[in-house]
Order: sequence, then C-alpha cells, then structure tokens
Amino acid sequence: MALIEDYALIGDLQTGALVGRDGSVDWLCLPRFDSPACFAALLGDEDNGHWRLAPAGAGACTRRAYLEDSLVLESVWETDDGTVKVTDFMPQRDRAPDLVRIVEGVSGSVEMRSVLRLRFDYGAIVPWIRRSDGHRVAVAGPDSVWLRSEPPVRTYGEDFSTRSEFTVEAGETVAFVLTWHPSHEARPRLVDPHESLRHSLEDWREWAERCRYRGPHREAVVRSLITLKALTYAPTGGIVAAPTTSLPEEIGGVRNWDYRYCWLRDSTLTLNSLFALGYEDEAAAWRDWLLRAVAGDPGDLQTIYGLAGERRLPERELSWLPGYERSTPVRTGNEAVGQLQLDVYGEVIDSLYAARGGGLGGGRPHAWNIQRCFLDFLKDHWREPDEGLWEIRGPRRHFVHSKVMAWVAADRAVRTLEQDPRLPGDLEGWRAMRDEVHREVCEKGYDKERNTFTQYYGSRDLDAATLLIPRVGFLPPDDPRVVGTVDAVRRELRRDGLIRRYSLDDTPDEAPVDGLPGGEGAFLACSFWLADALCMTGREKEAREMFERLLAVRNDLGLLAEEYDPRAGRQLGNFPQAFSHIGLVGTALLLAGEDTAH
Ligand SMILES: OC[C@H]1O[C@H](O[C@H]2O[C@H](CO)[C@@H](O)[C@H](O)[C@H]2O)[C@H](O)[C@@H](O)[C@@H]1O
Repeated sequence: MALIEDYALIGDLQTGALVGRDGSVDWLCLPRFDSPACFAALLGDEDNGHWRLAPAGAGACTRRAYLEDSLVLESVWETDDGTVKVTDFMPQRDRAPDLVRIVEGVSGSVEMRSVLRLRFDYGAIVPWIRRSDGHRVAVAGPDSVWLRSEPPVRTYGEDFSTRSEFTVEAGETVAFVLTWHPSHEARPRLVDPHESLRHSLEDWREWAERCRYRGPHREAVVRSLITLKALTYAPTGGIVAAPTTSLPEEIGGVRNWDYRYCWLRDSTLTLNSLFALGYEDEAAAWRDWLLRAVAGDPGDLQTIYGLAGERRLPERELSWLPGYERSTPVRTGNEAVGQLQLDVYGEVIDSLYAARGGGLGGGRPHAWNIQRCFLDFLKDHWREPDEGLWEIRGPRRHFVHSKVMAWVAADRAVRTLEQDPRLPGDLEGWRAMRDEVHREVCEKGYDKERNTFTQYYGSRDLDAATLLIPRVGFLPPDDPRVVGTVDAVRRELRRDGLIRRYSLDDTPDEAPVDGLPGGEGAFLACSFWLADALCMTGREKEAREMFERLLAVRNDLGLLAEEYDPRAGRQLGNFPQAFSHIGLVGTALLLAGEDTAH
C-alpha cells in the first residue's frame, strides 16, 4: 500500500489526480473535483479503479519531480534495459478533461506496460468497453472515457482491464490521452498531447513568475501556491479544501471526511495567501463566487458549499470501499454543512477587508451589503454556543476562537466605516458589540491561574486556534496573556515537536469534545500557527526551528496532507490539504518580514 506522501498531484483547475511512485493513478474524479471517482484504488485496491503505466515488472520510479514551477510531473525509471520517463499532466480545459501520459525512451530499450481499470461511481461500476475510431471507449450511465495513443499501440482486454505492452527505444515517445465525456454526446475533440504539454508548462511558468515573495524559501512557497491554485475550480472561482475524500486522520480510524468542497474558512485563507503574493485575479474570482454562494438570508449562511455554490452536500458512506489502509467509513458529502460555526463570519469579513485595503474593492456595493447583513446576524447570535472551526460532532460550546472571530468581524466592519464614513452601517452598534465580545472572552475564556486562554468557556482544555489571537489583532503579541497562551499550547499540545489542534486523550473519563472515537495526528496548520506565534512573541529562533521541522515533513514534491504522525513519520488526512499549505505560506511571509496581515 502506498503511503499518502507517495502521491503526486496533477490537475486542470477543475479536478485533480493522484499519481503514485509506481506510475499508478489511484485517484481521479471526473469531470469535477466532487464527481464520483473513476479511479478509487486510493480508498481500496486496484479493483476499485486505477491506471498503471510503468516499465514491465518495475516497482517505484527511481526519481520524480515536477517540471519547473508547474503541475507537470515527470517520473523516471532506470532499469537494467534502459531509462524511461513518464510525463503526467492534465491540460487546462473548457469542457472535456484530459489526462495525458507521455512515455519517452531516454536510453536503451524498455518494455512498458499499461494496465487501465476504469471503475465508475467510486469503484462500483465496471463499464462496457468498445473500440471506436482508433479509441477504446468505456461507457456506463452518464460517463464515457476515451483512450487513445500516439502512435497507436495495440490494446487488449483482460481481467476487466484494458492493457498494452510496448517497447520504447531512446528518443521514441508514446503519448496516451484519456478523456472524459458525457456518454450521450459524440466523440470529444482531440488534444495534441505534445502541444498541450508546451502550453501547460508555459501557463504555469507565467503564473509562478508573478509570485511576489522574495524571501529565502521561495521554492517551498511557490510549490504551496501552485498547490493552492490547483485546488481552485476555475469555472466558478470556488476553492476546495483538498481533492480527496476519506484519507484518514488516524490509520484504521473513523475520522475520514470529504474535503472536495468549498469551506468559507479554508477558501478565505487560501485567498489571503494568493492575494498577499500578487494573485488578484483569483481573489476577485473567489469574491464573486462568494457573493453568489451566500446570497439569501444571512442566517442561512453555510460553512461549506459545493464548487458552484451548491448547498446540499448530504453525507453518505460508500460501503463497498474498504478505505485507505482499512480506514472506514469512506464518506462523500459532509454533514458539517449544517453546523453553526461562528468564526466563518469573521474570516469572510476579514478577507474582504484585506481585499479592499489591497485595492480589490472588496468593495463592490453588493459585497458591503452582505457584510452588513452578516454583522446584523452576528450581533444577535454571537452569544450562542457553536460547533467551532474544528466542526466538532459533540455538543455545541462557547468556543474562544469563535468569539474571537466574532470580534474580528465587528472590528473590521468598524474599521471599514471609519475609513470610509460614506458607507452605510451601524457604527455605534458594532463598536459596542466589539467591546462586549472582547470583555467577555477575556473574562470567560481566560484561565487566570494558568495564564492561558482555553478552548471554550469554563474548560481547562486548550486549543491551538487560540494561537491566532495576536495574528488577528485581538490582543497585542506582547500581552502577557498571549505569551502565556503560546507557552501553554506549546507545552500541553506538543507531540514530538509538532502541535495537536486540541487535547483528546488527557481526560479519558470524559467524552471527547469532538464527539468522535479514536485519536489523530499532529495538525500541520496549527504547527505553522505556533511558529507564527513564537515569531510574533519575539522567539524568532524557535519559530525558525519549528518552520524548518515542518518543511522537513513535506513529501519529496513539497506536498502536505492535513496532519502528520510524528512517531510513524508519515502524513495523515486528506492530501494535499489547502489549510497546511496556507500555513506554510503564512509562516514563510512572517519570517521573511513580508507579512501584510494586521
Ligand atoms: O475533525 C472533524 C471535522 O473534520 C473535518 O473538518 C476539518 O476540515 C475542514 C476542511 O479543511 C476545516 O475547515 C475544519 O477546520 C477541520 O476541522 C470535516 O470536514 C468535518 O466534517 C469533521 O467534523
């Protein structure tokens, strides 16, 4: 079984595929990130769908890398008979998604094998396969997938798979193109694989060159930005939290969730990273996505939407999939859609505030009207308990982070009005709310005895999200309560050098706050937040050490999942995860003195 970090991401800004070191594409949803997978071996085995293209009898590739600053992956096998490389990518597109795999002989003469097992509907459906016009065509229900090669190589069917064996000599290429198309339509248009490769490289190069970061970790920052960009759904401007579902937070555990949707929290933070580094177009596209998605009653605001702003994302379990290393259930949809997560208002308003300050005009009259509606809602509801940013599935609580973010919402709205008094708004009401939230959090969310903010009112538990208190400006970094919180979190939530998001096993007699059985790894975003907090509280050396430790956790391609198990030395959770890459970019900016946050 491949480790999570054995995978590489390729994508076309509408969906993404995971390619293993052995040349197997084990995850691909077509045509969108949130469509059913036609390759789901990631969450089961080869019979759930995959496409392996590699030298016959070979194991993992000898080396692999993305070509320059792109999402084009090159895997090289050195064999006894010669060296061969496979270049995998998905050209950016209008409609039909293509997966292109170009085999190139480098030296000697290498026998190659392609085994394609298409299984629609997350591994459940074996399609019917026929030949048409030089293609192999797989059809089941609404889906059809077309496979061709240039030059044509012989394919044959065996064991419910489409196979080919061919030999490449030095200098020869064989390019495969796999294209999804609605099954009721005629043959899709054909792309030229070599020309598409040139375009893809050019597009990514131009895009990456626009990055404004000038600090010492440029390679890591650019790779994170490319990954974040790869998680944007270009037709609508939506941003997914990750391209996968149900990669476990604990091997063999139940904490397996579907991240192929747009969380307002994750999206706003992604957007802040892109915006801070010069990517205004993405920011504008997401702002417009947001305005469409949240239109309606502000009380109906959801924390999660579909790629085009869809609201219903019913959670269900795919019983036929055995799960990644037997981690079940495998889920699609996400029940957290119906939760009350008060922090989201603050994150959205903060992001629009930053965009306005950065000249994006966050800006449009419509955008300001929505922020006013959010504030009106929050004024009436901030005193309520909620599920918080960790989307707990236990009883609602008065989470300190949620209240702090309610303060952020009021603070940014007040500041907007102070900067532009012509805008309509309840300046006095919002000021009063801001003061009241601040007072209450400092009174009820702070443990005087231990000099630390806690996870929720009245609790002794800690929460790494309180590390954000100085970052969002709720208290200055040199406030003793901030320093005390950073120290307490570092002391109590540390796990082999990294940070857990909250305590899970410290009080075994009590039900865990998140209402879920089992444990989880260290949370990478929180570990970046600790580095930020250390830096802001004057402990730059420790912050740098923490950052270097986190950089070392990335896989060979610079990718991060949501969590990490420091004891097993392996990544955990959905992959690659926007939250973790946002954390990396934020810390790199802060350490380089390029941070533009408040
Ligand atoms: O841990 C329980 C929850 O885990 C998921 O939420 C997490 O991922 C979200 C997307 O990155 C992030 O916004 C949130 O802060 C994380 O806690 C899952 O989606 C939830 O359904 C689940 O309850």
